[in-house]
Amino acid sequence: MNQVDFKKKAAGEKAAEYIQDGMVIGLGSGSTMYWMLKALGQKVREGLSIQGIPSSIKTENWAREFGIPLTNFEKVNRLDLAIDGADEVDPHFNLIKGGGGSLLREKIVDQAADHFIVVVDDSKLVDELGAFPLPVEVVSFGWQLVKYRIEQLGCQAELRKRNGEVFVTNNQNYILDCQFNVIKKPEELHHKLKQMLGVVETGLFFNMTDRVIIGKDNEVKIQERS
Ligand SMILES: O=C(CO)[C@H](O)[C@H](O)COP(=O)(O)O
Repeated sequence: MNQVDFKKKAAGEKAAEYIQDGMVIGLGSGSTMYWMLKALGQKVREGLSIQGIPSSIKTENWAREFGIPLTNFEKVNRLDLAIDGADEVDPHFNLIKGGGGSLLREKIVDQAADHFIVVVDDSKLVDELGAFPLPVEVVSFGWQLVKYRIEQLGCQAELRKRNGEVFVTNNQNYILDCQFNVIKKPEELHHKLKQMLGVVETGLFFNMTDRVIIGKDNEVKIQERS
């Protein structure tokens, strides 16, 4: 395991310690969450009784593999806690998410929770958001027009591809990765983007995070919302 994976594992495992008996948990996506899910699976085998709502098909598959009981929004309308990864975290706990393309389901799940914990390795901490290209989920019809309009806001937008094919989200939409370099006002940018017809959701998460668990070289650091 390389050093980054080691940090992700440490952060993910630490987050699992916050899960208590009887909770309904939002299960975020990404490689850091893999370790959280694995640790949670172990707790379930030891007798912990919880239910999870996955935020992506990949997470759902991992949760099933690890024996985590699942539920859905037909049965529950609030979650006790959501745990999720992030691509960037600023000092105000604003996030960029969506590197794995699951930002819409992640936001639905994370926002439904009373408490939200973010798990990252320390490379994700930034002074200002924007070096990581902001993922924006858009409907497939007319994506070129939406790309043009987003670029008028001062970024370079690129249609996400995987192995040469257009990347399609779990919701059958496309992703535009928008290179802003620096995002001075995340909330304002989010609202501008959301006003554009064709934009489904942005990867800007703000006013949501309660706690950030950071995997570092030889320790795990926990930051709480002040
Ligand atoms: O937002 C996400 C997926 O849409 C992930 O949480 C984010 O990309 C972090 O992933 P990783 O833990 O693999 O670094």
